[in-house]
Amino acid sequence: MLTINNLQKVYNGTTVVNIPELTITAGESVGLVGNNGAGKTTLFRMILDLIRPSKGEVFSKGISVMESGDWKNYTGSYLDEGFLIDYLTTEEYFKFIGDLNGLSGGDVAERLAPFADLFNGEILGQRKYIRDFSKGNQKKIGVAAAVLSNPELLILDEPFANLDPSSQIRLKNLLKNLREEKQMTMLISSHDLSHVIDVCERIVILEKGQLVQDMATNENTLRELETYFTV
Ligand SMILES: Nc1ncnc2c1ncn2[C@@H]1O[C@H](COP(=O)(O)OP(=O)(O)OP(=O)(O)O)[C@@H](O)[C@H]1O
Repeated sequence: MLTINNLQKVYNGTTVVNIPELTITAGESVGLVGNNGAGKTTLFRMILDLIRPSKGEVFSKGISVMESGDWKNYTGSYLDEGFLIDYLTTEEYFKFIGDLNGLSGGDVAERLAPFADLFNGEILGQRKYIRDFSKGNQKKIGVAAAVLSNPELLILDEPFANLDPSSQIRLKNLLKNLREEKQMTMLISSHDLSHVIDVCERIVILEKGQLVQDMATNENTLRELETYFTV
């Protein structure tokens, strides 16, 4: 699904991402972990062609993301509030995304139904602009919008951040269901080791832009990661 080849990003003479090779196969769920400044968001931005690499390329289904926009038809993503449209209400925003994907109002409602618990009665029917929602609720709106098109590939940057504990658990279950029922390929960064291990079958550690570990999750992974991050 995704292949990264000799990917580098340099800012002001400092290499912030340097990944010789990374392959994510269809249906795989990959958690990206790493301390602040490790390069996670920069990597996501290059995968989504929001910034250009200093060197190397990202291929989605074998096609360079810089050279063709085909990947946009099957990729859902939410990195930050910049993905939202501030001056729309939630309903207007979901309708906008639905229209882009040829979905009827009924389709949109159906696809949002699994989000009811996560939304907790605070997202829909609020007669409020997206800009006026809390950070956590904005995140819920962004993640739901990313999933709305039923993408083959879902990319989320720190989806658990800013969410209360109940919402984190609900989101975790929702992502697990998407993985299991739709075999959605996922690339999720998180500082929450336990949640990301629960959702993802593979964990990649990024440190100072370098991919330092790549492991399949098992019952020992949380302990191994905690040991790794204990300095
Ligand atoms: N536009 C930019 N100009 C200069 N340096 C940048 C720019 N964007 C990112 N960086 C630097 O690149 C490095 C990686 O940042 P990035 O945001 O990708 O890390 P991250 O792993 O997502 O961190 P966090 O966990 O804190 O969100 C950091 O040192 C950051 O300061």
